[in-house]
Amino acid sequence: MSERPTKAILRVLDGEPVWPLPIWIMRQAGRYLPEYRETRKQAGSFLDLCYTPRLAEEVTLQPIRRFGFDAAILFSDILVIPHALGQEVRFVENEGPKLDPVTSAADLSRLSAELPLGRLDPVFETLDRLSSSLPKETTLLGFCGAPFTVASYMIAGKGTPDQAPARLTAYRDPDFMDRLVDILVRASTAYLVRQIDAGAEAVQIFESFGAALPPALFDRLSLDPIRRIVTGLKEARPQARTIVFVRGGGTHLHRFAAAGVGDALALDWTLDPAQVLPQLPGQVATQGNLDPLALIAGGEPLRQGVEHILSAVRNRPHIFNLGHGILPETPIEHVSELVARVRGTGA
Ligand SMILES: Cc1c2[nH]c(c1CCC(=O)O)Cc1[nH]c(c(CCC(=O)O)c1C)Cc1[nH]c(c(CCC(=O)O)c1C)Cc1[nH]c(c(C)c1CCC(=O)O)C2
Repeated sequence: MSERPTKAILRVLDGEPVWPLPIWIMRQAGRYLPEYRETRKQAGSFLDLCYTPRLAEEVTLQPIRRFGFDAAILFSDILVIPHALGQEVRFVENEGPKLDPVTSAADLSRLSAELPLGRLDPVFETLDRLSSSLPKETTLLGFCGAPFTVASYMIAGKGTPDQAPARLTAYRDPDFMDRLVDILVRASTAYLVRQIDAGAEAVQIFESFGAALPPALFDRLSLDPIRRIVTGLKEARPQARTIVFVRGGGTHLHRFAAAGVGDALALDWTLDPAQVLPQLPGQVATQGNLDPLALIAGGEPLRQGVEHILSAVRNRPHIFNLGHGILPETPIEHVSELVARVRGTGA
């Protein structure tokens, strides 16, 4: 029968306030760490790094060794899903991801209708290895991108300001858009189920770009697809916990909470937790939301930013994190200081 979890992050996801707050950082494995840059050189391409379990395990563990974060997040990328579906995906140094755009029904028919899970075996092996190599108090997180975020890369073939190509496609060819989102809902659900089976204890869904959608499209292309993934995952694996991050999605947060989509909702740095939290319905947990630039700046902005969050979330189930991913130029000493401040252990 289900017992109360002992890991701090899982307790928060079950709705329990935990103090000091547990902490992890989005994109915590990455280029701000010299040891990451070193391992990255051994791997060839970025996707090779994602698909080499020994190296992906190593870079996942690096920030845990250095900072003792309460969660480790699988090292991979949201774009392994289009890659596994058969789309060409490359990561170009300093330019970000490049994909062969999928814009027509004919392009779509060349992709697998179902996710060939076997192509992602290296990812599941990484999780399996991490389940035994992580410290016993560390929660193992899996993740995927939300359908609209992933679709915006699949359609444009790259990152785009305000996701204009995907939004235009949603107006001009709603059937195509619905089909693509549907493929991604089913693929993401199967992928997350398999991540849980391989050892992930909770998963985060990254909706980095859904907030670019106008209100008339948001429910159909962001809220509803994410709801379908969360529901499908919970049906298949009731023990799975979910964190939903909608960057820029402040105006939609209360609807995610009211619909029970996500055990925790992650706030970006533009939201004031002192205002937002008391208005959220239900006992949804929250996560966030220090400005990644305050972490780069350090000093007073870092101190004040942390203090404000700590005072706003007292007695609430909250996981400390940034309001978006950590940036490569972040000084490592600032990350150590952040952890010490959140844990109340000096600095
Ligand atoms: C939009 C998005 C992507 N990937 C991801 C998102 C959603 C989160 C967000 O909004 O930031 C998610 C992601 N990407 C990566 C992780 C690994 C786990 C972790 O958080 O540490 C996670 C969770 C590794 C990565 N994914 C990428 C890197 C850098 C690649 C390198 O080492 O050269 C890492 C560590 C590459 C990537 N991958 C992506 C972009 C735009 C880029 C290039 C930009 C950049 O270089 O930061 C797509």
